[in-house]
Amino acid sequence: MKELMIATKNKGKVNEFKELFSSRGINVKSLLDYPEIDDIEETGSTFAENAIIKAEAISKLLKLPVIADDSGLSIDYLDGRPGVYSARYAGEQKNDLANTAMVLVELKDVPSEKRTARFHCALAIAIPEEKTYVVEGTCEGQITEAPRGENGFGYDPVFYVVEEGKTMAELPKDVKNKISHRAKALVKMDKLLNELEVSGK
Ligand SMILES: O=c1nc[nH]c2c1ncn2[C@H]1C[C@H](O)[C@@H](COP(=O)(O)OP(=O)(O)OP(=O)(O)O)O1
Ligand SMILES: [Mg+2]
Repeated sequence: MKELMIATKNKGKVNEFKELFSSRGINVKSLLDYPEIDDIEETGSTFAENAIIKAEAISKLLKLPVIADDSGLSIDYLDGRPGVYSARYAGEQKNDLANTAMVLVELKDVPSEKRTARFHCALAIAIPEEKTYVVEGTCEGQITEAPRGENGFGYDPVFYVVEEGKTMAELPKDVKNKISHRAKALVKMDKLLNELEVSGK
């Protein structure tokens, strides 16, 4: 079986990538398999910049082609926040519950038509001795007034997908994996991997 390294320690992302890549016959490794590697500092101002920083740092370290995911939630009423700070919104300890609670407080009493938001995902692939490529996907939704659902991770319980009539956390994982920002970016990455033929290395 082919194998791909994803430079992330986020269990929610790792689960989704395992699922998304298994249908493509690719086994996913992540930084959960390398506990000795420290978090790479996300110093970029865009999702794409941060994905490139993470992919290149880990690719250089492991001397392998590496994919990194930088993603987050952009809320129109908050001028795009939490954006690239999504993981650290309520503090450096990266607490999903605290982050979602903070967003709900900031949107308190804001009417539903002003609660529009989107998830972003930038996927970068760094290939040793070659250039780095980046693709992006988004998913539109609205912020709910309270969390609902147990699936997924991060901001999924407060992200309402209008077409599905459910929050992302109420959707079965196979549905999320068809419509999500990550799934959309991966379709583009897939095309790129086929063109580059790096997935078998
Ligand atoms: O599908 C998603 N459903 C809900 N929330 C999501 C999703 N995708 C990203 N998110 C949120 C989680 C975290 O608050 C931030 C990602 O931050 P981000 O820096 O990319 O990831 P991270 O620090 O958790 O792991 P790592 O950098 O090791 O990949 O956006
Ligand atoms: Mg991060």
